[in-house]
Amino acid sequence: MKEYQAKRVLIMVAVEAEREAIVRGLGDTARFDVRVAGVGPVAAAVRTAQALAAAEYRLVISAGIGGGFPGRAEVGSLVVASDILAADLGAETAEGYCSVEKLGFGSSRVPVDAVLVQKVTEAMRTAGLTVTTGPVLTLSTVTGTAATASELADRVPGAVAEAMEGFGVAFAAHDRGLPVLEIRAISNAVGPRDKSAWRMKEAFAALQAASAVLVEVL
Ligand SMILES: O=C(O)c1cccc(C(=O)CC[C@H]2O[C@@H](n3cnc4c(=O)[nH]cnc43)[C@H](O)[C@@H]2O)c1
Repeated sequence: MKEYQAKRVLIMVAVEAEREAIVRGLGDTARFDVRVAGVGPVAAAVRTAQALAAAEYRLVISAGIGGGFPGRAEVGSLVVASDILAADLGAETAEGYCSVEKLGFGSSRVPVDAVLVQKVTEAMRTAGLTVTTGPVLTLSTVTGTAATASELADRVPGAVAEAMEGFGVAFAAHDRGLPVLEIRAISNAVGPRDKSAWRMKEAFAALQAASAVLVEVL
C-alpha cells in the first residue's frame, strides 16, 4: 500500500494554458506530474506512452477543456468520463457510421473504474462544483454543425462531452495496465461552430477548482 501511494498521478493535457490552470489548483504537491502532449489523440497517446516508460505512476488522467452536449453538460461545468470512446474510429457506410467493433478490428472504448469515478465526482460535488458523468467522446475533428452533434448524441446514448485527446491517453494507460480518468471543463457547446461563444476563462477556472479537489481525494 505504501509503495502504491508513493507512486505519482500523471495528468496529460493538450496545451500549456490547461497545464497552468491545473498546476494552480494542485498547489505545491509533488504527487502529481502535469504534462503537455499537444492537440489530438495521436500526440496524446505518444506523449503518454513516453511518460509512462520514463517513470512509474499509479493513475493516469486526461484533463482539459471540452465541448459539452447541450442539455447534458453546460458551459463552465465539469465532466468526469464514465467511458472513454474513440467516436470516429470506424467506417462510414451508406447506412451510417460503423464502429471498429462491428468491423471486427478491435475496440473503440477504454473502460473506466466506476468506483474511482464516483469517488472523484462526489468529492467535486461536495466542494460545490457542478459535475456530470457519462461517456466522453474523443474526435480528431471538433464538431462544427448541429447535424453532427445530433448524430453523435444519438449514436452514443448519454454522451456528455467531446474532446480530442482522451482515447489516446486512455489507450496508452490501459496498455500498461494502469487505471485512467478523463476530466473535462466545458468551454463550449458541441454544435455549430461559433468561436465567440467559447468561454475559456470559465472553463480554466473550473479546471483549476477540479484540480484542487484531486489533491484531496487521490
Ligand atoms: O478554431 C479555432 O479558432 C480554435 C482556437 C482555439 C482552440 C481551438 C480548439 O479546437 C481547441 C481544441 C482543444 O480543446 C479541446 N476542445 C474544446 N472544446 C472542444 C470541442 O467542442 N470538441 C472537441 N475538442 C474540444 C480539445 O480537446 C483540444 O485539446 C480552436
